[in-house]
Amino acid sequence: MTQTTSAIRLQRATKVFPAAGGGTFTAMREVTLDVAPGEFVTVVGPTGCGKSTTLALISGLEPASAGEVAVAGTPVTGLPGKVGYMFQQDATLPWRTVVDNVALGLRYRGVPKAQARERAREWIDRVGLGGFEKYYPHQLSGGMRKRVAMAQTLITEPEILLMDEPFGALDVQTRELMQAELLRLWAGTGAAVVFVTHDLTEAIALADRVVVMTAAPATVKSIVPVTLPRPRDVEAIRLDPAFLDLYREVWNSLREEVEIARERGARRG
Ligand SMILES: Nc1ncnc2c1ncn2[C@@H]1O[C@H](COP(=O)(O)OP(=O)(O)OP(=O)(O)O)[C@@H](O)[C@H]1O
Repeated sequence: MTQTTSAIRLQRATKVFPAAGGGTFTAMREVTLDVAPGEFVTVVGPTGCGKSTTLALISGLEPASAGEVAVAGTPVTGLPGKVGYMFQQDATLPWRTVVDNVALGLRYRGVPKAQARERAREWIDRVGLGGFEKYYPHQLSGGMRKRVAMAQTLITEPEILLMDEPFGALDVQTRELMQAELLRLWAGTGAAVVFVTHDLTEAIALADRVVVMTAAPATVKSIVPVTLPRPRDVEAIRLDPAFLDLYREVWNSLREEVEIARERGARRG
């Protein structure tokens, strides 16, 4: 039987950090997860459980202490070239215009300036920022800066997108708008996405599967498939009874872990 190669494969991946007061701290324990090419996976879990660490292992920013991590069938040993990132904080350079910020990823890959700018202009149009090419990041709203960040990330045509609460700092309306924009832009790319969020509504609205992590050390507690049809209207979908059932299912799985994490916090605090 032939098997399609996973875009991302974690096999019993474990991460142990040196602890601040001496000894060690296990942030991830035997996490096993396969993400198919073109699949959108969201990850939820209690605060501090190891979600960002999972992304750090996939991106090659941190090596696994045990287990295996592979991207497109190749073990991750450093920063793989096929990966795009988006974080809560923008990666825009304040002294560069929108067009030059969007062109950055291509420039880093050696694309000549004129060509990189031309492609950047196309992406600026695609994310709805046509006319703002010469603006600087501080002249834009938070939502517009997110559009710049999306163009900046997608222009390199990553096969894998790692997103760590990218819309976490936005107000609710802008966040919903950006979710819709992300789905629209991603739909044409075939990229596999791992998207970390604390917002269960966001997790379900975006995903093909929601991965629920345990309280630290992170391990996969449950995986909830989201069979809602695409394309999705992220605003309307949350009123769908099937959405509410999924919300209940994810929350029932997560609740126990949140309580464990809260109790630990209270004991420390
Ligand atoms: N470089 C590091 N050295 C030591 N400990 C670390 C390091 N990076 C992360 N940790 C620890 O690993 C644990 C998991 O951190 P991580 O950032 O992955 O959690 P998270 O689930 O993404 O948190 P949040 O939901 O709050 O964003 C934390 O207790 C953190 O202190």
